[in-house]
Amino acid sequence: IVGGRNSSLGEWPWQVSMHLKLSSNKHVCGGSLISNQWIVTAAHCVVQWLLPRFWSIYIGILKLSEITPATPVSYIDQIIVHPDYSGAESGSDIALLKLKTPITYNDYQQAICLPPHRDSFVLPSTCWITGWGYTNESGPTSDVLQKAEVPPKASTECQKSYSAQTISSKVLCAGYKHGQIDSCKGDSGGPLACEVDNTWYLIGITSWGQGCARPDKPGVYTKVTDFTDWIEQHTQIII
Ligand SMILES: COC(=O)Nc1ccc2c(c1)CCCCCCC[C@H](NC(=O)/C=C/c1cc(Cl)ccc1-n1cnnn1)c1nc-2c(Cl)[nH]1
Repeated sequence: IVGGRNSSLGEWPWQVSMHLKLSSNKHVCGGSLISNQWIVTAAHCVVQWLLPRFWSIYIGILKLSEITPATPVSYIDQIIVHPDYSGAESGSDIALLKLKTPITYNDYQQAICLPPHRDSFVLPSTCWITGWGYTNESGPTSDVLQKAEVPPKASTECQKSYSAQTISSKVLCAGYKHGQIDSCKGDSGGPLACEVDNTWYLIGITSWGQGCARPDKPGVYTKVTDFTDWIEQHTQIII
């Protein structure tokens, strides 16, 4: 996250850190807990490593440095990549991870709500992005989970900012005209979360952007409301 601030413990209890055994167990992507045994992340995070046993999932942590061999880890039973996924910039950048054993909710690990189905949800004026990704375009990652407030924009706004590309209608953009605050490398798969009537909803999944925090180059997020049917179909989560 560029232009963010340190989060406090338990502030974003749905945020997960996905670690890959192959690359010396380092943080690879974010994800969001949507039930006691399902995580939603970006398809681009998992497509190169589709074997569940490659992954270690950490939930309820604030600092990456607090992860030791003694830290509780969750393992994956199943990885489901959206069938329409063919590259982050083409949309449908969403995947589901089923945990081997359901986690126990506590002050540090809770699920975020899925938004009601597509048309009925009115976009709030401001939402939050979180992650351990780069704090500048050139790095490094952050040890402490970062948070930043960004205004979401409809996909039509996205298309204006990315006129050289065809932007999927199933994405949202979020960011400021002047840039300065944005997601960056290492944040993908994580949440764009919005609070409506004292309830937090997962509105977006961090996907891609042109550079980080550049003026008029907002972050592009998978629009979760367009995938709630698909999520329900695979997870038995009732929205
Ligand atoms: C200490 O551990 C680490 O440093 N880990 C570690 C740290 C970082 C990375 C890895 C490991 C590799 C993940 C590979 C799969 C994922 C590959 C793509 C992924 N993209 C993003 O996370 C976000 C992109 C992004 C998203 C929005 Cl909304 C806006 C602008 C964005 N950016 C544009 N340019 N930069 N960001 C990425 N993530 C990383 C890179 Cl390198 N690229």
